[in-house]
Amino acid sequence: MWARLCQTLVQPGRKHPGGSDAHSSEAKTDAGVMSTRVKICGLTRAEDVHACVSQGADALGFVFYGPSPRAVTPEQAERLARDIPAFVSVVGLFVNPTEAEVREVLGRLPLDLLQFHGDESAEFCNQFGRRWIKAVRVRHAGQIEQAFKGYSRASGLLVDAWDPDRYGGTGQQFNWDLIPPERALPLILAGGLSSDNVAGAIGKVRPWAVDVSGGVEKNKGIKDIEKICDFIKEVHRV
Ligand SMILES: O=C(O)c1ccccc1N[C@@H]1O[C@H](COP(=O)(O)O)[C@@H](O)[C@H]1O
Repeated sequence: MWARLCQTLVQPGRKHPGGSDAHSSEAKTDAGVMSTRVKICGLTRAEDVHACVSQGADALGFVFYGPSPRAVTPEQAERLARDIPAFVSVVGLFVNPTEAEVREVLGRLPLDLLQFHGDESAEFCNQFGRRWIKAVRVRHAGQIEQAFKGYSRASGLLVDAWDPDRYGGTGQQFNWDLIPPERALPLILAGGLSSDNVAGAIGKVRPWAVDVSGGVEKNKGIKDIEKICDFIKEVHRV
């Protein structure tokens, strides 16, 4: 489906540098170039939500995972999400949740997308009647290709750094050479991004979207509005 959609967007015979024609963020239409989407994750304060929205973020993430320094309760997220206008996606991030935990959040706020960042099966992710993305913590070659097959019903595959002790939000980069140029799903690049390296990351990987958390913080769990603005501006500049 994704491949078919993108094939219709790519001008016939046109080769895009640095990645496959059909599945990179540089797929072109007669109307111009499709820009890389931006998700800012781990929001906990209304002022940060406003900054993201006013700078043109495409998606905002709330972390429903207790051990994270960015964790919010469903009640907090519901209050923060009230200020998010139409056409900005509200994403809920979970790590190995129970079905009841996901349903509790969904009962409280209208998430547009579920992000599963643990070891959830495709069957688990698929049961909520919502669109979802799956995170892969990349450790070795072949893992991403395998995930494209195993999670083929996802709306995107997020690739993040592997860490032995943490599921994500580590601020670490991984070896982008492990990302295949051919992609069966929209690829969301995460892991250690910041305004300093996101342009290079987009140039090399050509992702559909980028996702950042730690790179736009002043200290663990507390976002920095200036860094948020710089990050989004940099993505749009590229
Ligand atoms: O943000 C967290 O605390 C978190 C916790 C558990 C799993 C994922 C988490 N965040 C996601 O991790 C990636 C990379 O984050 P960073 O930019 O390297 O800090 C990103 O997708 C966050 O959404």
